[in-house]
Amino acid sequence: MTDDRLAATLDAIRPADQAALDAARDRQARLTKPLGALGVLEEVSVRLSGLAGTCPPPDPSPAAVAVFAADHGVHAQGVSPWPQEVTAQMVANFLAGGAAVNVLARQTGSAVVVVDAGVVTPLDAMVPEGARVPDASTVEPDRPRLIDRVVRRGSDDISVRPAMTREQAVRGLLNGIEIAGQLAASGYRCLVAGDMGIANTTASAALIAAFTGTDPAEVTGRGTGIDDEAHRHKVGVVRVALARRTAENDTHPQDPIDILASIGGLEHAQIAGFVLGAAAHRVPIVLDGVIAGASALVAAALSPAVVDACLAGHRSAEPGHAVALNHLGLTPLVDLELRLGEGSGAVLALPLVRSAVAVLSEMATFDTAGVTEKSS
Ligand SMILES: O=C(O)c1ccc[n+]([C@@H]2O[C@H](COP(=O)([O-])O)[C@@H](O)[C@H]2O)c1
Ligand SMILES: Cc1cc2nc[nH]c2cc1C
Repeated sequence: MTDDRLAATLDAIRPADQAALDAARDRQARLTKPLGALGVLEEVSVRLSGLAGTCPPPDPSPAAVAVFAADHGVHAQGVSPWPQEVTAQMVANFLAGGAAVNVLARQTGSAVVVVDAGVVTPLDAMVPEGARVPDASTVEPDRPRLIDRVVRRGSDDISVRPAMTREQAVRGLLNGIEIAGQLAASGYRCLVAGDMGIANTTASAALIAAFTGTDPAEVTGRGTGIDDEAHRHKVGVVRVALARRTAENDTHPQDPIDILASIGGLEHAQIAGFVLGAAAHRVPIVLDGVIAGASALVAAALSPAVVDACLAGHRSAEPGHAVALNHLGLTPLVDLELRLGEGSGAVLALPLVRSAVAVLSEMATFDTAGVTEKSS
């Protein structure tokens, strides 16, 4: 079963435009610098040209950050040192403008939209007057907004049973697709995928292990900060979840939606849809940390060409993130040992993404500047 709207989105996703890629590479070679001297920025400008189908590509601004929030049944296994209600309390903090992502979004003139994808604690008493909006088409950089896209209030414990049904996973994907479409239609030229969900590094590790075939010990990290003993236990919980899925899903072992429904989370489903939606609308999407990385693996398994729309904002300290990025073939723009989530690392990278485009658009060529090219 694949929903028609999901099928239509997958159908709309096309790989990068080869002529625009060639034109951008050719122009990079003619700019007044040794080829490759601007390192990863050059590749970013080429990727964005391929996505836009023009060289140079448009300025990727303004940006909108969608922070997908949800809770996780696997929290009951003692995989996080933080109580579950922190997910809802941080949603309130995002809406009040006091979280790290708000500070960084203000610095870059980016809008923040918080998506309730399945937070367990009731949010109503915590939502400021006027912050709740029906959809993402009225989101503006002036103040953070909340949209309600609850598929269910919290996932089930992935070490015991599937996180959600396949139908719920599809609904999550569709929500993310719709939000990306609304932000693109509202004039946002760059999307950022962020997350909030106590215990979500456990489901992220499980997804990364499943999609990359890596052992749980290599992709499971300390999340918000657990000690050695709790970390050993967390690796064991991920192993149990993977073994349960393999035993239960043996008729469709490779189906990305089944894997997502079995060992993922509600925010992973919506972020994966958000990536698909951005790629279908050919709007660049900057991924944040390990949660967005795990979700992008789901999207890429559904449509490999989505990777051409993705940029890795940073590399998280969580070990599974590097494994996910390597599998996706993405180079992180910054590595500041961040492990916060919320979209913070991706928003930090936005000025670099704009710089990459500005360089390709505005730098002089050897011809126009009258600079002699290298002799051999
Ligand atoms: O972005 C990351 O790579 C990242 C790494 C570690 C923790 N986090 C954030 O911390 C929360 C999950 O951590 P934990 O330990 O409760 O699984 C969740 O809200 C994430 O946004 C995020
Ligand atoms: C305080 C806090 C803030 C966060 N932001 C994203 N994940 C988080 C987890 C915690 C615990």
